[in-house]
Amino acid sequence: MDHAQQVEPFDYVIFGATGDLTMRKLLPAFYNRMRSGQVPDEARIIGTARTALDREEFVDRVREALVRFLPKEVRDPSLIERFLMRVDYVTLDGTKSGSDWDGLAAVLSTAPPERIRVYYFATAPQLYGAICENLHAKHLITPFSRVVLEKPIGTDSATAEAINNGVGQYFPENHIFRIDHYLGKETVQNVIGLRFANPIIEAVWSSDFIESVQITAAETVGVEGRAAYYNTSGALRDMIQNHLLQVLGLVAMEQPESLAADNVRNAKLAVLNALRPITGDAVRTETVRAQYTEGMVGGKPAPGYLEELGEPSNTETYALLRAFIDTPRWKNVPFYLRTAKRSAEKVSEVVITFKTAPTHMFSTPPIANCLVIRIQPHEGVELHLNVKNPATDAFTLKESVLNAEFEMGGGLPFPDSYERLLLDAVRGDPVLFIRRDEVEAAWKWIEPVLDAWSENKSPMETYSAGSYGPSKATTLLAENGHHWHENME
Ligand SMILES: NC(=O)C1=CN([C@@H]2O[C@H](COP(=O)(O)OP(=O)(O)OC[C@H]3O[C@@H](n4cnc5c(N)ncnc54)[C@H](OP(=O)(O)O)[C@@H]3O)[C@@H](O)[C@H]2O)C=CC1
Ligand SMILES: O=C1O[C@H](COP(=O)(O)O)[C@@H](O)[C@H](O)[C@H]1O
Repeated sequence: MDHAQQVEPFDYVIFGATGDLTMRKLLPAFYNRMRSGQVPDEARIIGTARTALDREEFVDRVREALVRFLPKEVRDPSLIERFLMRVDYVTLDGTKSGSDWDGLAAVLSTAPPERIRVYYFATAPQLYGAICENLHAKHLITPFSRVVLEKPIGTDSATAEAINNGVGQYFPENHIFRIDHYLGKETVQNVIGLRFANPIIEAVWSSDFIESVQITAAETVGVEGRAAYYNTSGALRDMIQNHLLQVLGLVAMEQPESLAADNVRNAKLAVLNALRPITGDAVRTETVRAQYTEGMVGGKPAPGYLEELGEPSNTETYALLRAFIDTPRWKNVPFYLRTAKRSAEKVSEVVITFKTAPTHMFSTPPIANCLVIRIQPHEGVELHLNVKNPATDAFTLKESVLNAEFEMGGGLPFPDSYERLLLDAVRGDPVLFIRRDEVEAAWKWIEPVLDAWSENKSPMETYSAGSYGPSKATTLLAENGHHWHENME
C-alpha cells in the first residue's frame, strides 16, 4: 500500500462536526492531505451535529477554523475555497431515529454505491451504539462502509465492552477503526523500524542488557477547556490506558511475523496480557498519583488544579506506574510509565537505560548507556556513550551523545498524526488502529489501580505546576537505584 498516493474517492461523515476535535484537528488534517495531493476531487466531508445550520453557515465555521488552526505557511486562500467545496452539512441528532436521516441519505445517495464511506464518531462515546443502530436502521451501512471511533472507548472494562458490543453489532471488527493518535506519530511508528531493522539494537533488547525503561508523556498545558471530561477521567484513563500502553506494546513486543495489522496487534496484545497485575498492596508501592498545585509554567503563574476546577476533586493530573512484563525477555525490567499535565516541559519520549559493565578499569566510572527515542518535540534518537575524556592524560571518561534528528525534509514540521490516520481508514489499513481485544486487555490491567485510587487506597500527592512531578515519583525510582531522565544529565 503506497501511503503517498492519492486515495480512492470517499465520503467522510463526521458525527460531532461542530465540536472542538473536528474543528481543531480533523478539518485541518483533511486540508493538509488535500494540499499534498492525496485527496481526490470527488471526495466529500459531510458534517453532522444537532446544531441547526445550513451548508453555508457550516462552511463559514470551517473556513474560520482553518484560518485559526492551520499554520500560516500552509494557508492558501484559493486552496481553502477548493477544500470548502467538498464540505457539506446535515443537521442531525445521531441518537434519534426520527431525526433527519433522510437528509443524510439524500446527500450520500448522490455518490456511486461503491463509494468508500467512513463514519467518524467525534461525539461522546456513549452515543456510538445508538448512532450505529440508526445507521443500520436507515440502511446507511454499505459493504464499503467503515467506522472510526474516537477515544475514550469506555471508562472501564464494562463500559468498553458495552461500546464495543454496540458498534460490533453493526460493523465487523475489520471495519472498526479505533483511533489512538499516538500510533499516528512518525516517531512512535519508528520504534518498529529502529528495533527490527537494526540488528545491533534488537540484539541488546532484553533484560540481559536493559536495566529499565521510562515512557513519558508530559505536557505543560492544564485541562484547558476540557475540565468536564478530564475530571471524570484523570491521567491514568486519559493517557496511560491508551497512548502509553500502545507505546509500551511497540517497545516490548516480540518481532511480529510481518507488518500486517493482525500480526502487529497480536504482538502488542501479548505484551498487554503479560503485564504483571498491580493489585492489593502493590497499588501503594508501584503507583503514584498526584494533582498539580499553583506554580510557574513557562515563566507565567499557573493556578492549581482544584482552583481551576473550583471544587474538590479526587482526579489525578499525574500518574506513574512501575510495570513489569512477565516474559523471559523482560524478566525483572521495570517499565516506568508516567504522564503529567502542567509539567516543566512538553515531552514524550522513551528512555532505555542499559546495564553498566560489572567491573571497569577507568579512573572514573562509566555512565550507563542510554537510548532516548524522542517522540516529540525534537523528534529523533540519542545514544549516550562513554568516551575517553581528551582533557586529561589519565584515562577518565566523559559522556558523549550521538544525536540523530529526524526531519521531514524542506524544513517542514512532521504532519499531525490525524492526517495519516484519517486516510488510513479510507485505505482500509487498520495497522495503526487498536483492535478490540487490545482495548479490553488495557482496561483489565489498569482497572485494579483505578479502583484502588477511587477508594483512596493510595495517597493523592501534589506537585507544583511547572515541576517534573511529586517527590514520591523520584523516590519510587530511587528504590531501584534509578533516576528520571531529566535528572540524568
Ligand atoms: N477535543 C480533543 O482534543 C479530543 C477529543 N477526543 C474525543 O473526541 C470526541 C469529541 O470531542 P470534542 O470535539 O472535544 O467534544 P465537543 O463537546 O467539542 O463536541 C461534541 C460534538 O458532538 C456533537 N453532538 C453531541 N451530541 C450529539 C448527538 N446526539 N448527535 C449528533 N451530534 C452530537 C456536538 O454538537 P451538537 O451539540 O451541535 O450536537 C459536537 O459537535 C470525544 O469522544 C472526545 O473524548 C479525543 C481526543 C482529543
Ligand atoms: O489524547 C490526549 O492526548 C493529548 C496529548 O496529545 P499530544 O499528541 O499533544 O501528546 C492530551 O492533551 C489529552 O488530554 C488527551 O486526551
